[in-house]
Amino acid sequence: SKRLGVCAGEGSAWGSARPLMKVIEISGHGVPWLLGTFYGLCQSDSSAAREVLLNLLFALLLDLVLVAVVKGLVKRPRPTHNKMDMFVTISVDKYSFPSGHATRAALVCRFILRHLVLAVPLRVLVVLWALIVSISRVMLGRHNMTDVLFGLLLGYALYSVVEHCWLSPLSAPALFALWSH
Ligand SMILES: CC(C)=CCC/C(C)=C/COP(=O)(O)O
Repeated sequence: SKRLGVCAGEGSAWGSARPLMKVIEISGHGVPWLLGTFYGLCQSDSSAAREVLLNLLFALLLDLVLVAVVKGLVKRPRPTHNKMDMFVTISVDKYSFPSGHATRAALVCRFILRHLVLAVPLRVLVVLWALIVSISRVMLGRHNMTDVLFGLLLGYALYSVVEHCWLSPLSAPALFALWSH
């Protein structure tokens, strides 16, 4: 993984691509996803959209908690060549296993493909985005390959849990009453 960390610093082989990699990093960060979903939830006036967004919010929160628990249990340090200059982190983010960006990318990718009606080119773009976010974790030197691979698997599996526990006005009426205008 150290050899693949080609954007780990400005002086690295692909150091000039580091700013772009950091933009990609933010596109998979929890804060914009949580704020964007919450904003969409407050703005939406269709009950179908509210149901999807509420479940996306639930999925994102579940993902944050699960990744924090696994990071806290495994306590694998980040690669030594990583520069800890990430946008908004919490205490367990000093640990590396699994990659939270990779779990979120896989989870959000499956969620979007299942719940948004998109043309094929856009569906391909969503998958590419998830792959690029994941690969960029190793290129930035944030993670080892195994952190990212396990993260992708965890995010993929977590989506199935979210689908299984799907929140609806019937299963969680109080939650939906909060958001009905
Ligand atoms: C503070 C919030 C809401 C989210 C933290 C997002 C974050 C920094 C995750 C770490 O990702 P990696 O494990 O891929 O580095």
